[in-house]
Amino acid sequence: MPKVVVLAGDGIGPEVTAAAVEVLREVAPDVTLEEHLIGGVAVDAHGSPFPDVTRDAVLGADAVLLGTVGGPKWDGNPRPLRPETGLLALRKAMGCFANLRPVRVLPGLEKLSPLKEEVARGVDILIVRELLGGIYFDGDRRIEGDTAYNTMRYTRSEVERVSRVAFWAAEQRRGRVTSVDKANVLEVSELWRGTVQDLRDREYRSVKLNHEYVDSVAMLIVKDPARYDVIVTENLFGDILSDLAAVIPGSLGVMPSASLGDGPGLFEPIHGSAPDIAGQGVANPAAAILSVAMLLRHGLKRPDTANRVESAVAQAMRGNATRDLGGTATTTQFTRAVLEGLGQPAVG
Ligand SMILES: NC(=O)C1=CN([C@@H]2O[C@H](COP(=O)(O)OP(=O)(O)OC[C@H]3O[C@@H](n4cnc5c(N)ncnc54)[C@H](O)[C@@H]3O)[C@@H](O)[C@H]2O)C=CC1
Ligand SMILES: CC(C)CC(=O)C(=O)O
Ligand SMILES: [Mg+2]
Repeated sequence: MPKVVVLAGDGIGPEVTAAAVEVLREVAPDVTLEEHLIGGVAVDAHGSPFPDVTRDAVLGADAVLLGTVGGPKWDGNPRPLRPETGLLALRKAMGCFANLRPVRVLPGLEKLSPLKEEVARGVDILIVRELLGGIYFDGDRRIEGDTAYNTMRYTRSEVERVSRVAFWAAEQRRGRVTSVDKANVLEVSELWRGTVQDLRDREYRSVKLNHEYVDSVAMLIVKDPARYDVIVTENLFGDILSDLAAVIPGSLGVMPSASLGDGPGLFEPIHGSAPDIAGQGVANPAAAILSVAMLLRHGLKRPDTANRVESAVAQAMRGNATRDLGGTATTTQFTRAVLEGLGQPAVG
């Protein structure tokens, strides 16, 4: 029986994860679920945002479902005791270097986008964000008096391994990869660009590759999102661009992700713990439920079940928009609609 470790975390994490777990139990009743602490709640209980007991559990799991971490209660903590530090440590411990963040506008849901319907219609982008390198990890990082340092650093092999995932994904999709960097200014981007191009020329000649600067992509991805198929980029740029891309479907609350590496995968919504709405029962659980779909597809290799969940979410979104999407459905009402949809034939 596959084992999934569930880490609900902080803020709206427990609310959206409870919804996601209900759906997972419904579609995969054979899966064993094991809950553990991460983030602020783990600091409070164990004095660490990523306790050893959680580390041992995730390393022995077939997949990990994560909620969100962080919140004002822990914002003043020293860096090792911050919830976000626990999340970075989790990703590192699991070796999940490729973070897949799909951005999709399903038929009939264009009206949920703040963009013009014709701009949002049919958008289907996969952002592949490098997750274990760059300025978030390693290197020189410190505050020294009035000066602070962080270091952006990448090796050729780190760039190659995430680029492989992007090229592989493009081969299953529309065959195009846009590599996003700042090669006009940064040495790291110069190495990034050269490495992605070399790999494409050596091993992925059927894939069409282009390179764009991150500042320009920040504009084009909202002006003309249909121009993108797969985007591959480094950690910080991918973090920012994917939140920006959430505007296209209409909310962070519909953006799932899968983080893949050599071991078990980690599946989590891209949004944070949303302290402004935590505890109100209004968080949109779609991103967490769609992360379950990604867990079923990539983690447990059950693509048909993943499709079922995605169809049920799409159907629920058509009539039960939550507050972030201009509707009035609560977390529970939306989740009920998804569960009801699971009993019905799959649609679009
Ligand atoms: N993966 C994670 O666990 C992440 C954690 N964080 C942490 O979360 C905390 C809050 O960060 P913010 O910058 O405010 O970003 P956030 O993503 O938590 O919230 C940004 C805005 O989006 C809304 N939002 C987010 N998810 C939603 C959902 N499912 N349904 C409805 N509305 C939703 C929030 O209400 C807020 O207005 C911080 O402590 C931050 O460090 C931030 C990003 C990722
Ligand atoms: C460490 C996290 C808070 C970074 C983040 O915003 C994300 O992974 O989306
Ligand atoms: Mg982020």
